[in-house]
Amino acid sequence: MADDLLSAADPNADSYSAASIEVLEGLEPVRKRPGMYIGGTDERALHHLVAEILDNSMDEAVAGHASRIEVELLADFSVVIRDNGRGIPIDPHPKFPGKSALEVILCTLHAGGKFSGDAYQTSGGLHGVGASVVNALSDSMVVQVARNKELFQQSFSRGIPLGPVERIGAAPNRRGTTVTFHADEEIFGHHRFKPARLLKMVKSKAYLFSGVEIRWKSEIDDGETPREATFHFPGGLADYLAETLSGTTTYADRPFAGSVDFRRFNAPGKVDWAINWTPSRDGFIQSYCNTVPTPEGGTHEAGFWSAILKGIRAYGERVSNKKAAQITREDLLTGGCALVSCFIREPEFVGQTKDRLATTEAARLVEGAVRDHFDNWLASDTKSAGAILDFLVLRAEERLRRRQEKETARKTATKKLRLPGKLVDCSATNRDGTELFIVEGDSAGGSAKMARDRTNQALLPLRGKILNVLGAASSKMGANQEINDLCQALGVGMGSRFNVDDLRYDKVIIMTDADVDGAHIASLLMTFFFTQMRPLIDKGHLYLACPPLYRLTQGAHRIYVADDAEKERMLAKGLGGKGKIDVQRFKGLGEMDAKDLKDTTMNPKTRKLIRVSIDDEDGGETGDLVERLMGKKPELRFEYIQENARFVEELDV
Ligand SMILES: Nc1ncnc2c1ncn2[C@@H]1O[C@H](COP(=O)(O)OP(=O)(O)OP(=O)(O)O)[C@@H](O)[C@H]1O
Ligand SMILES: [Mg+2]
Ligand SMILES: [Mg+2]
Repeated sequence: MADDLLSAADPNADSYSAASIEVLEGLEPVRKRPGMYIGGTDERALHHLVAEILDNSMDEAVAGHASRIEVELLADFSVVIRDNGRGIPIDPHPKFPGKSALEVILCTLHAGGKFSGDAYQTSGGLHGVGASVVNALSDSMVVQVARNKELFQQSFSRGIPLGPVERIGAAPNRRGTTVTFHADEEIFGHHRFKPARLLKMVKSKAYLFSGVEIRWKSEIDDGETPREATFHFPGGLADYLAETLSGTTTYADRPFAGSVDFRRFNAPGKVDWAINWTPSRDGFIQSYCNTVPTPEGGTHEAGFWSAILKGIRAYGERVSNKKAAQITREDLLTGGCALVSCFIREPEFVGQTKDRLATTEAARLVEGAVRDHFDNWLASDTKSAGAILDFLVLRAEERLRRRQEKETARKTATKKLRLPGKLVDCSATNRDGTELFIVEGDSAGGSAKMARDRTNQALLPLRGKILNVLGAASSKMGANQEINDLCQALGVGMGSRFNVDDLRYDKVIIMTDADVDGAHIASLLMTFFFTQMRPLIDKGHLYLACPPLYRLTQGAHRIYVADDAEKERMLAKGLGGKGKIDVQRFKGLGEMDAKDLKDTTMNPKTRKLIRVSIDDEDGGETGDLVERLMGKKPELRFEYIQENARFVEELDV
């Protein structure tokens, strides 16, 4: 039996012995598995190198030892980070004879001064890994330390010292640490530091700790990022939020913002926060712990939302708004824009890139600190409080209604959706190849109904009433019949509840008259889709139909033209027939007979369609764009859309 087992075993088993078990020494593991330490080798990971070194300087500043940090991007993509803190210790390390503390810190994993909380109270650093990891992944790293009026330096390559730490001169007026490193291309390949991304990081650090001034310099010019800037924000997170939301309508004039020391809970640290609500975009929360961004949230976020939720419900009760009890955390996030930054002792993060805070204590501390202040704020600014409460109640009702609709839909045995009465649906059961034409007015719907291909083309006539609504806040939209019809016909929800997979049609085609009013309605609809159903545009489902403005007839010859210029050209050139050219201007789609409409605008073989797309080069700027599109003057909107040829891309389909 045992023999069988042995003979069945892999003949190569012998070579898998103790000799195959490697122990990676020093910083080798970092170079072998960078992902474990910095989350990968892509652009994000590359930029994380700067975060590690900058965090060390920030820790020094938050501990009260440094007031200024300089970050410089050099022409060869080296990064220099300098602070005026205490300077990394350079004296011989008691446990490693012959090595300075500096060398131990930079060449050993888990060497650091932040384990005990003696040298730092609330630091972002805690693993003793950051600086050594950056060193391991840099083909060149030079660290200068100014301490006791002397300047010291040590150089490294790929984590290996090129010599001992040396005194290189006097530094009578200086103190602090300067780290210059160049990321190793063997690890990061073609990825390069992006000035804009670094600037954003640097700036957010200055907002997070108002006790520091950060100077930025870049020898790389990307055409948009300033080459030099100095950041110091005494207003902290309130200013940060105001900048993020600049130009956006908000429910409170001043955000609910504050800063509370945890001393009153007998704990070290504090929390800073700022929050406001807006009808014009989806909400977000950016959280930080000890100035380290925590994009996946964690206990501090949970504590924060808990305080806000309990506060708003209690306020609702006080003003006898019974519906306030229905508000949930999910509702808070719709339109709620929040920044939360806590400083705590010995934080526990998930992973070395510290994406999520796990310290249980943080939830209790943050909730306790924010709650009282929120109650006071709501009581003192009743105008903002009322507006926010009304908004949140609407969101809660909307959510409940949707859930109920889903449940009733599930209950009906025939899985048929509730569709608006005026929808002229197509017969195809599969979404592929189907089209929904949104047409202006009922009369246009008449010819379109005859012109369509009933197997795959559906129609939804919308009345002019929609105009008034599209300028309104999204909370009002939910209550509007036309918008509800549109959502039901498409089979989707608005805003954060939009799911592109639910879409009932492949193409959504806006078909309005070829005049100014038509263009106006089209631009309003585009704005609506942009703000409420953005993925519908991103995934290429939204189109504009291009109905003609004129029909020219000369005997048996007949053509359609889109605009005046083309009409003049054709009149001069002639149609090839005899006699007078008859010109008919279509005042509206409703005037076209079904055949004309079919040939020019609806038949996939002969029509022209424009696909609506958004040029998202400037990612973060979309907020501005929404404001511009949502602004009060419709002419501006249409001009904007027309001028930005990039916004609509022509396509014959
Ligand atoms: N700019 C600096 N000024 C003073 N001391 C520093 C500076 N940078 C690093 N140090 C010292 O070096 C130690 C190691 O830094 P390193 O970034 O490797 O780990 P850490 O910050 O302790 O933890 P983490 O791995 O979470 O970043 C720090 O704990 C600190 O004592
Ligand atoms: Mg660190
Ligand atoms: Mg280290």
